[in-house]
Amino acid sequence: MIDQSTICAISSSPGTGAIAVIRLSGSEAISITDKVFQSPKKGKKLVAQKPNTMHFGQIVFKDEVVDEVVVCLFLEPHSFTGENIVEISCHGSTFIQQKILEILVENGARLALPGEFTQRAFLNGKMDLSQAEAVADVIASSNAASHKLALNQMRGGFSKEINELRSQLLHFTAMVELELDFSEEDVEFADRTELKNLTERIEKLLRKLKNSFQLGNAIKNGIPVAIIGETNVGKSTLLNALLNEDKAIVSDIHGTTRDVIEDVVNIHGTAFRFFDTAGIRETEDQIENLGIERTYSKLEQATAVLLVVDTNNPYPIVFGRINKIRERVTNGQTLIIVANKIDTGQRETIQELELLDLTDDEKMVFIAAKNKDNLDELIDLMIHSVNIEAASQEDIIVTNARHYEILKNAHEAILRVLQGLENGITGDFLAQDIRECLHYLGEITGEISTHEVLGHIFKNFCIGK
Ligand SMILES: Nc1nc2c(c(=O)[nH]1)N(C=O)[C@@H](CNc1ccc(C(=O)N[C@@H](CCC(=O)O)C(=O)O)cc1)CN2
Ligand SMILES: Nc1nc2c(ncn2[C@@H]2O[C@H](COP(=O)(O)OP(=O)(O)OP(=O)(O)O)[C@@H](O)[C@H]2O)c(=O)[nH]1
Ligand SMILES: [K+]
Ligand SMILES: [Mg+2]
Repeated sequence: MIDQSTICAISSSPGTGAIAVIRLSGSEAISITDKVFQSPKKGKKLVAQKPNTMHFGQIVFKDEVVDEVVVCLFLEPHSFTGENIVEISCHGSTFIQQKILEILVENGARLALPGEFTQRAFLNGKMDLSQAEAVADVIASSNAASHKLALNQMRGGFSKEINELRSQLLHFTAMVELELDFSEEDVEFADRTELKNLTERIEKLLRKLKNSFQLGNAIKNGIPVAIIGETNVGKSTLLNALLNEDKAIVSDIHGTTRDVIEDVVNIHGTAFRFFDTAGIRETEDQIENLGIERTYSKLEQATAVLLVVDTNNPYPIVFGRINKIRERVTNGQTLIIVANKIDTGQRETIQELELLDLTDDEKMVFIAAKNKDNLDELIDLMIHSVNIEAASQEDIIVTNARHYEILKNAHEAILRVLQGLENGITGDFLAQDIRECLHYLGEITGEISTHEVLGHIFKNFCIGK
């Protein structure tokens, strides 16, 4: 149920500019504005004006002129929210803006919650949930790639894909359910080969969407790079060198870094999000152990893993560490072995490392983080191992973590359908898994949504949007 009140907020950016825009939305938007607006044309009323027109006049309160303004009228359902909208363009003084808001509230409007205009646009069917979410991404977009993705999604690119999937699944259910109606007679309307082909197509598409998140997240938030290794190998020194800033504490004390430290830096046009982590070692310290757990979870989430090793250590020890981490690095992740401290390192360790066999997903670089020696080589490796340019040519790329979580569930459900078909399970079980998959897709577009989910999504918007 949509709350019927008329809401108002400052929609231009906070602070002072030449002109500010105050927006009202709701059935009383125009009549409330009429109470405080005076046209130089005597007796002119806004409620009597045509939609999509602009009018010059004054905001007057208790016989005092607050400002000269221009108002713009939209009539429901032809507006951003689908409701009556008035936009008041006033002078940019924060005093004037606040004063006009106050006057509007005094005349029956209420202050809008963050994202409430966009939420109403969604509730009134002007856009689906994934489009509404993209509005925030458009506002936040800070580079060409993230802007392109967000705009594409706001305009419904992603929704189209999801709706196609839904209609394929509905076709599928229809075939299976027809069969259920005739279950006594033991007939098979739904040709199993056809069903299997359809399921495979859907599975492939869901998998593609799901997997695109790695790239989408990298574009939106920076490529996640985890810096890991034993204590004192120079991880924090490396982070500081990459950021060109003394962000993390460096010391010769083992276990200096206890928690994950992250920051984004733009290197040659590509945003990297670095995570410096707690050094891995055996310890009785509970806090440090919690930190080490976080190290492993960052390792899992990273696109590239910088495994820092100290070349001052004997080779067998270094080799042992490398193999321990290799076990944890999965398909699609790049492992960059960063052999650090070559300024003081053991010659033999360095020579043995140079002979180490590497797979296609593994790279190695020799540096001295403290002196920033060979940092450029490391940067080159990172840029080449995660080639965003090529991948971002893809049409639909998932950038939203909520969508990603749902797509994972939907994909699991469709895998169960596929497995069911292979094992010849009955139609009613098939139908159940398909319906589950449909349910998940509905969560993305907002056909299925709860108060809680909506509240969570829109509370992160700015006020006035
Ligand atoms: N002044 C102003 N600028 C703005 C917005 C706004 O609300 N006000 N926007 C807010 O986000 C964005 C533009 N988005 C908008 C989306 C729909 C409609 C609108 O009036 N839609 C009607 C009419 C469509 C038509 O004429 O064909 C509709 O959908 O029925 C307006 C702005 C960015 N710039
Ligand atoms: N000689 C030399 N020393 C270095 C180099 N890089 C780091 N160090 C030193 O190694 C010590 C540990 O550095 P940190 O950056 O704190 O090491 P860390 O891996 O973050 O350690 P934890 O946070 O305790 O896990 C410090 O004394 C650094 O100055 C290097 O390239 N050469
Ligand atoms: K340290
Ligand atoms: Mg550290």
